[in-house]
Amino acid sequence: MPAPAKIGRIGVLTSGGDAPGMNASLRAVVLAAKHHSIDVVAFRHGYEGLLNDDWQHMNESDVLHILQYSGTIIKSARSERFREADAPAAAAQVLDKHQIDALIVIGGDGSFRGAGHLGSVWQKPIVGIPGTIDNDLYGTDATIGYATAVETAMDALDKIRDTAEAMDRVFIVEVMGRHAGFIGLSSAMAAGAERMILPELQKQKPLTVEALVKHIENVQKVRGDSSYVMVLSENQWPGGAVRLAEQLEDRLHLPCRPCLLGHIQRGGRPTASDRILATRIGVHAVNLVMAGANQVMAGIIADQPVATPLADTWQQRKGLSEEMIQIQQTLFNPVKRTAPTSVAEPQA
Ligand SMILES: Nc1ncnc2c1ncn2[C@@H]1O[C@H](COP(=O)(O)OP(=O)(O)O)[C@@H](O)[C@H]1O
Ligand SMILES: O=P(O)(O)OC[C@H]1O[C@](O)(COP(=O)(O)O)[C@@H](O)[C@@H]1O
Repeated sequence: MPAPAKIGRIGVLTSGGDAPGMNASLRAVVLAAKHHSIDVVAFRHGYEGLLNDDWQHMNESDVLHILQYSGTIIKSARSERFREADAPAAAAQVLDKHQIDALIVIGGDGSFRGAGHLGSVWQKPIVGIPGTIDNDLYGTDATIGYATAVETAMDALDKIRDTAEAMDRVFIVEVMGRHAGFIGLSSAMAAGAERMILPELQKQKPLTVEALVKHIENVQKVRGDSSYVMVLSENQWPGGAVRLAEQLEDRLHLPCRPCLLGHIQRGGRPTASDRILATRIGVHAVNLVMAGANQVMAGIIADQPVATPLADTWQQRKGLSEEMIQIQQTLFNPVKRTAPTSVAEPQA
């Protein structure tokens, strides 16, 4: 690592889909920077703000009492313009105009690719903070926002279960995570769902309507009158949960209802674990900047702050827990449960 240059002013932005805890990480960045007498300038609406020179100074008073709110007070955006070849030079001009010595990017893998794009022209330190509900970033055990999204999905699944159980219905609950099944797997386990359709599993062995019908019928045989709740990750079924519910209802001749959780998973009060994670990673990011780190993401692995090259965060793959999949698919699958082994009577 090169000798750290003196950091007088840090730029910060939130980019891509907002995630619960982004405000908490922004607060941590501002408070940690101020602790070291570093100025902070925020660019609003992610990379769009860099291109539009849309900025604001950040003081302690701006981040007081924001950690309990989701969204992001400095706004986020997806910026198509920033992907263009001339965008980094335009952004670098704005950064230099504001005498920014280092940039902290709070976002997901796309935002980190954007940081690489910017780094081709602007060579000062850029440090990433993993903010996405999808948890699909290598280099941190959990991303900021993931725990809250799982909590929200679990809460919804519990509520759905009440009606499903009262009326012996089948429900298909669609959760977020376009390319990664972390939210699907965790919420399915937390809520005891009978089935889950996740991107990683669909790639291995895609489920068919026939297989699903058979499973539902078998579960009903084993359990008698009962509910059946399925967690479906978005983009994993043509026509989504609505179409799948129609297909199942046609075959089963019993009420099958879809429920799309959508963006409610990105809002609400961040859980304590997300607020703490965001706070620790925010402080760690400022420390990394001060140490001269460049093109790395601040993360936490096994409770220790770590730094991972930004390119690794999307090029390397963080897999789903095989142990959790096994538990869900075998032990807790109502029709695959092995008969209980008889326990020998204790000798008198
Ligand atoms: N390959 C890329 N090159 C340049 N900029 C990119 C690239 N991929 C993403 N970005 C920028 O990062 C923004 C956020 O990425 P996106 O994938 O939408 O969200 P996330 O960061 O949450 O994954 C994009 O809107 C775009 O401005
Ligand atoms: O809010 P949008 O733009 O419709 O995007 C929805 C997507 O954003 C997410 O909530 C978060 O994804 P990113 O972190 O990549 O932005 C995905 O789970 C979902 O597929």
